Amino acid sequence: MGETSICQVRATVMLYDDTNKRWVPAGSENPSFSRVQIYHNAAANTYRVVGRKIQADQQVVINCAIIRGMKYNQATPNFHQWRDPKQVWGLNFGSKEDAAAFAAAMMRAIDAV
Ligand SMILES: CC[C@@H]1C=C[C@H]2CCN(C(=O)[C@@H]3CC[C@H]4C=C[C@]5(CCCN5C(=O)[C@H](Cc5ccccc5Cl)NC(C)=O)C(=O)N43)[C@@H]2C(=O)N1CC(=O)O
Repeated sequence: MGETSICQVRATVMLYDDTNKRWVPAGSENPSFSRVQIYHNAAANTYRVVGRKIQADQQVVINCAIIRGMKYNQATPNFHQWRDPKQVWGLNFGSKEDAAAFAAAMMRAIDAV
């Protein structure tokens, strides 16, 4: 029993560059959409966010565990963000609907771990 995807959206994955106080696209210089999914491992009851570039090489640009007590901030209807131990992630969603779907799945996952 592997992992099941509980949601799939389109978003540009961003990282906050604390040194220069600016957002940078994860995985490359120019922002481009990724397919972002939340995977659930039922056996271990763990969840993670995995994002792969939509075009070309399907590069993995985020692979981030969802941890108990994590705060998910819906900064704007299209831009949500959270902190992991090392960095701050931001998702610039392709649509408000995608943003709402991801937020619902993310909050379920945070409640379940
Ligand atoms: C992709 C461009 C991007 C698009 C959208 C807007 C939305 C607001 N915004 C920001 O960066 C806001 C403005 C102030 C700045 C200051 C600090 C930041 C940066 C690092 C994290 N942060 C926190 O405020 C965190 C949030 C949090 C709270 C609770 C739980 C988790 C977290 Cl992560 N607060 C803690 C206490 O961590 C931050 O998000 N900031 C984005 C933004 O301007 N742009 C445009 C651009 O940059 O050109």
